[in-house]
Amino acid sequence: MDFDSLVLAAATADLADEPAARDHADAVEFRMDLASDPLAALDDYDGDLPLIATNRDPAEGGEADAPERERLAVLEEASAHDAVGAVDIELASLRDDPGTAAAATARDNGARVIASVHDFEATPAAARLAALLTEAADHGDVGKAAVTATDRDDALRVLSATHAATERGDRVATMAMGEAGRHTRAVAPLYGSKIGYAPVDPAEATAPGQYDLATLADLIDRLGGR
Ligand SMILES: O=C1C[C@@](O)(C(=O)O)C[C@@H](O)[C@@H]1O
Repeated sequence: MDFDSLVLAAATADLADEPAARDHADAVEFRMDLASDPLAALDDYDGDLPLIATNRDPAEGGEADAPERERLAVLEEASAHDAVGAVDIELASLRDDPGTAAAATARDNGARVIASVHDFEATPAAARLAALLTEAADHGDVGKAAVTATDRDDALRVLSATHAATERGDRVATMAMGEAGRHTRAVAPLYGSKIGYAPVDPAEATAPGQYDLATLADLIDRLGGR
C-alpha cells in the first residue's frame, strides 16, 4: 500500500465483510476498537484485500478501551501481520512516545503509517487546517484530516486545503464528515486525497455522512478520482 494513488477502504469492525468489499475496495480498514477480539480476527484473516489497522482513541471518536500504551501496542502487534499494509495512528499520539515508537515498529514491520486528525465538531480555519495537514504528512506516510462540515464553506475549505497540500507535495487524505460535507468524500480524490472510507453496509457506518462502499466507488470512478 503506497498511497501514491487513491486507496478506497471498506471500513469495518468485521473482517468477514472482506469478500463483499472486494469488488469495490482497494483495502479494508479494520476498526479494531469496534471489534470484540481484534487480534484473533487478524490471525484468522485470509482475505485478498490488504488491511489498514485502526485502533481509534476515544478522544478522536473511537472506542479503544485501554490506556494509550496498550492501545498502541495492539497496533504494533497488528503491523506484524503480512496482511496489514498500514496502521492509523493519531497525530496527537505521534508527537511523542509511545506513539513515535509504535510508528517505528510498524515501519520496521513493513507497514505504512497514516497520521490522523479528527474533528467531530467543526472544520478548522484554513490556516489551522493547512498546518494540521502539513504536520500530519510530516509524521505519517499519509496525513489525514477528517473534520466536520456544517456548511458549504467548510466543505470548500477542506477541498482547497487538500489541493494546496497536494500541490506542495504532501500526501494527504481528507474528508468532511456530516451531511454538508458528504460530497467531499466523492470529490476530494480529484484534489489529491489518497484515502476514501466507506462501510460495506450503510447501517454500519464508521463516521457521519459516509456513503456505502458501492455508491462511493461508483461516484469516484464516474468523476475520474481513481
Ligand atoms: O479516520 C477515518 C475516517 C472516517 O472517520 C470517515 O470520516 O470516513 C472513518 C474512520 O473509520 C476512519 O478511521
